[in-house]
Amino acid sequence: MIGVLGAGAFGTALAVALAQDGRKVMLWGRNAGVMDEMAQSRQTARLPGVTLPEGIEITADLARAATAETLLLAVPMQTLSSVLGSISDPLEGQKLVACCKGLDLATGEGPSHVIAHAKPGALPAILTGPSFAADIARGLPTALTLACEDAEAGLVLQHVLSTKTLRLYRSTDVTGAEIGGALKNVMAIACGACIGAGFGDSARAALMTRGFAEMTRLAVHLGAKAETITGLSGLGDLALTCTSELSRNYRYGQALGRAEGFDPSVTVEGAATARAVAALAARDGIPMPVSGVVAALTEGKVTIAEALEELLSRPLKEE
Ligand SMILES: NC(=O)C1=CN([C@@H]2O[C@H](COP(=O)(O)OP(=O)(O)OC[C@H]3O[C@@H](n4cnc5c(N)ncnc54)[C@H](OP(=O)(O)O)[C@@H]3O)[C@@H](O)[C@H]2O)C=CC1
Ligand SMILES: O=C(CO)COP(=O)(O)O
Repeated sequence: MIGVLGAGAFGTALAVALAQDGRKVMLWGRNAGVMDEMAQSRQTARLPGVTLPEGIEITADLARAATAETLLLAVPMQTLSSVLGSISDPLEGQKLVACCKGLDLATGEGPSHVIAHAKPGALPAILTGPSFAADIARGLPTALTLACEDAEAGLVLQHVLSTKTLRLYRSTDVTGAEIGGALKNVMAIACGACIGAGFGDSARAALMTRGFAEMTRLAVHLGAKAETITGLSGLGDLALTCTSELSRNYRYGQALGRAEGFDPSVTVEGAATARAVAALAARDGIPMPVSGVVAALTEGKVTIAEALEELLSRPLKEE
């Protein structure tokens, strides 16, 4: 049995893909009424047109869902710590696969460290890479990174979670995979803002490239391998999210660039993560100019014109 905690777009899409491939899945969401309705209708507004296979058991009972040997954690990053805290079981020896992208604003840590603090006896892993929930749920071909420091457990998870259309590559560089997935959302906000403000495709390409340099710099500083950032979890997801209006982070950036409002109920991981990255960068003295500008922009501290001026007026340097 695979437990999926978080019945939003991504958790539900993963549950659908796994159930369609014959796995038994238990999908947990926090709202009992919504989960009852989902169980009855086998539909969710977050994935229009997708029917939930019978192989998915839908529940609002967290303690029950948390008994699964493998647990996919598909709640927003800033809620991961509290969701894990509300499970009284220590989850000893269970595989906890974070499917969220970002850094915890309170601690600056990625999901694997949040898991390690909350459930020290569990085995943390991360599933990340270029994949819109709607694509996964529709069975379109998708490739992701499954990163786990324990190589043997990573191999098991790779097989448990791969399906005919969801192809997982494995890695032991958890930090690299986490930083790629977290920062690509920050860069997607920057790129959306750039296009929304009318700065053009050339400027977007520059932001993606310099953003990639920032992702690599921070990852290496935190002990990750630079090559990991060139993989699916880094470059792959950066390419997807910085160029597609299906991305919420990109659309949020577009709204900032156009000085328009944005629905606050939409999950936009890059905003809090930009602030966490800016704090980390200041603490450790790492130059992260694009992330810094995104943090300031999302907090309303600078206008889009000031953000551009800040990036363009930096001293000229070697690439
Ligand atoms: N959507 C996508 O294409 C992809 C998303 N991801 C990642 O997956 C993670 C989840 O995103 P996604 O599913 O898209 O987001 P959604 O906004 O679709 O869903 C978020 C889910 O989390 C639940 N939730 C929110 N706060 C809490 C809380 N405090 N405790 C328990 N549950 C909570 C929501 O419940 P409720 O409905 O009751 O508010 C909802 O079910 C993010 O980190 C995202 O980056 C990764 C790859 C692709
Ligand atoms: O992570 C994603 C695709 O890989 C989804 O991106 P958004 O959260 O910006 O929609």
